[in-house]
Amino acid sequence: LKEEQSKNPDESSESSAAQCPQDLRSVLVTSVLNLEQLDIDLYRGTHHWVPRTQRLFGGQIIGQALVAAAKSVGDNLYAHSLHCYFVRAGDPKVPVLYQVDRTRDGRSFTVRSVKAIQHGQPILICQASFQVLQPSPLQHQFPMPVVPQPEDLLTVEELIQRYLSKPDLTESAKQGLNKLLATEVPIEMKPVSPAHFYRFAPGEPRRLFWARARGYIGEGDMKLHCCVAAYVSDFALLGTVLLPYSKYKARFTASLDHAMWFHSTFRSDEWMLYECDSPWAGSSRGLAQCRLWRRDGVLAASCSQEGVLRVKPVAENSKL
Ligand SMILES: CCC(=O)SCCNC(=O)CCNC(=O)[C@H](O)C(C)(C)COP(=O)(O)OP(=O)(O)OC[C@H]1O[C@@H](n2cnc3c(N)ncnc32)[C@H](O)[C@@H]1OP(=O)(O)O
Repeated sequence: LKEEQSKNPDESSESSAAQCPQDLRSVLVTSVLNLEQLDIDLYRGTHHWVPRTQRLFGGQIIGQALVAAAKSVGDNLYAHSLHCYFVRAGDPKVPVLYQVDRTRDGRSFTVRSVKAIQHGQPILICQASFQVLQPSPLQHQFPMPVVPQPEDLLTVEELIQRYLSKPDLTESAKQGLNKLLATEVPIEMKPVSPAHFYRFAPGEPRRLFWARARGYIGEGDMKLHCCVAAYVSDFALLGTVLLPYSKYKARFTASLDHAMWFHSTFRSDEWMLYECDSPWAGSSRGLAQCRLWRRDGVLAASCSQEGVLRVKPVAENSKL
């Protein structure tokens, strides 16, 4: 894997990305992760998609924080891990400032601390670490789960369309689903087992889905792919904790912290398998973990997240 990582960004794919028409470029690259520099180590990020909770999407804040951190390290350094706490809800009405502290530049490892700030207060604190490429004879990984290929599965949007055609759906359920369809999330997702994914029946706290950034990114910039993967990794992770509890629905959920480790090169605009599970829940909290697999079976990244989850019983006649 390390040898593979040593393939540096390929100039020709960089230039083909630059020539790609704007409407085909991923909005994650052109907008969400395209921070404005205000001063040395100070950046401003804006929002693209805001969840129904009207608090900023955690993945966006992590992705932007990693972009800010990556801007202060050399091209020979690769992101290998990040550790974040979400300390306040993000306000979708104002931009987020990212202040980078150059904590240490070592010979092999370089650490950055990033504070995401709104209204003068931190909403996220993040440490990110980068490493120069160092080949090693120690190499192992778990095998990738065997699942259907993305071409054989339906997208979330196609599944919602199917569900909308069910005759016994309540008007409010229809409205909710149509709202979901109208939301422009910059990620494409294909659940491996849709019934499980949507909690139609209680099941083990484990779910798998294929995901990729919408639009073209290109293979050039590995740091950018890590930032996109950080964005995507927060999208369906915490919901895994709720899978065994179909009699309850979420009243308040929010991620508390998020840690991520990058193992290999990958393209976040190509299908990756997200394998999420939750080993524990208790005390109004739940732990969720996920592994991101490249299609060819290489383990690309792992992440862990703890969240607060407060639930209420589902109404007897609910169709969702
Ligand atoms: C996809 C997942 C995501 O992206 S989530 C987005 C990223 N994460 C975040 O935005 C989290 C940011 N952090 C925070 O908002 C805060 O640090 C949190 C986690 C809320 C902790 O702050 P803290 O002041 O301790 O809040 P809190 O837990 O006391 O209250 C939160 C809401 O829950 C309620 N609550 C509280 N205790 C109880 C209880 N025993 N039973 C029932 N409800 C309870 C509080 O009233 C509060 O609700 P509300 O916000 O007032 O509606």
